[in-house]
Amino acid sequence: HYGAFERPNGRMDMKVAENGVAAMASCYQKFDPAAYLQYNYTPPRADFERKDSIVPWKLACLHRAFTEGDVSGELLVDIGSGPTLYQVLSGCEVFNKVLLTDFLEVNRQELKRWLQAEGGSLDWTPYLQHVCKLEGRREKAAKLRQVISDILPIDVHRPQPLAPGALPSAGADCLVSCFCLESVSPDLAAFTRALGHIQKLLRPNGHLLLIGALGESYYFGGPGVKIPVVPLNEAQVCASLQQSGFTLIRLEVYTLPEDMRVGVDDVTGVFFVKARKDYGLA
Ligand SMILES: C[S@@+](CC[C@H](N)C(=O)[O-])C[C@H]1O[C@@H](n2cnc3c(N)ncnc32)[C@H](O)[C@@H]1O
Ligand SMILES: O=[N+]([O-])c1ccc2c(c1)CN[C@@H](CO)C2
Repeated sequence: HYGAFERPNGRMDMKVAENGVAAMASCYQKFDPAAYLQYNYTPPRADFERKDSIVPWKLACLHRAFTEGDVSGELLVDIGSGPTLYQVLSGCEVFNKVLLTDFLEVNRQELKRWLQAEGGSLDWTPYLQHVCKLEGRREKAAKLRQVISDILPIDVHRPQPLAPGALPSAGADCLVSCFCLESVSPDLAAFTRALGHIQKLLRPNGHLLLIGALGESYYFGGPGVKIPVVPLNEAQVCASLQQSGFTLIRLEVYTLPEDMRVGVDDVTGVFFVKARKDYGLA
């Protein structure tokens, strides 16, 4: 009747917890950035002509969150960027320094290739154009390349996910993280711990913009690369945020229409959270 690795005295058996995290890490050795982009960032899931496509919904949530006036500062950090850039397209106009991060070298390389204008596995032009239209701008690529100052290794299961000195002592002014924590954690407890680890990267009163999967138990990170996911519901997301020292500002949910279920995962919905690191009470 104890949790998976709880002991009578409540002390968590770190060994079992670490095994779960190690198992996830080995799954990711086979992650294929090009396939992942193909599965999730091309039509129908990324169809800018469709009102009910997932990617335009995510971009609209991020655009509103970054531009409604309460988010500001110097440094924006994207947690678990993967091979994608969409998550900082609005933020790059609000912050003058953006750090991208990922666990895998193959993803960091994919991002570097785009930054150095050496092409990449996906053409981000339609994304840049879509967000420019939302913002009434004509140009974004140059700005994006100018503000992205580094692409760093990260492990959200470590109490200190980034290398020492990666962030200023005050922390980041804003964090964004999309489809990372639930996709890299062996269970809900690990998901909540990881949320606590990234909370510490944020300055007091800094904002977190979190996008994630609801009701998802697996996804394909490449042909035959089936990666387990912690199936979350809205209540669990809210509880984990609260347990990790965040104050919820807004939660929005997108439910996938049938034709967005294309066989690359069993996700049923997507959540968008805007939250704030608890006001420093002491
Ligand atoms: C589902 S992908 C999300 C990518 C991207 N943020 C997006 O919105 O599509 C999950 C990402 O988490 C990264 N990852 C895996 N293990 C991790 C860990 N322990 N800490 C941080 N990121 C990790 C993977 O390399 C992968 O890029
Ligand atoms: O539709 N989308 O925009 C989209 C983008 C990325 C991901 C999903 C859906 C669902 N699976 C997660 C991995 O757990 C990754």
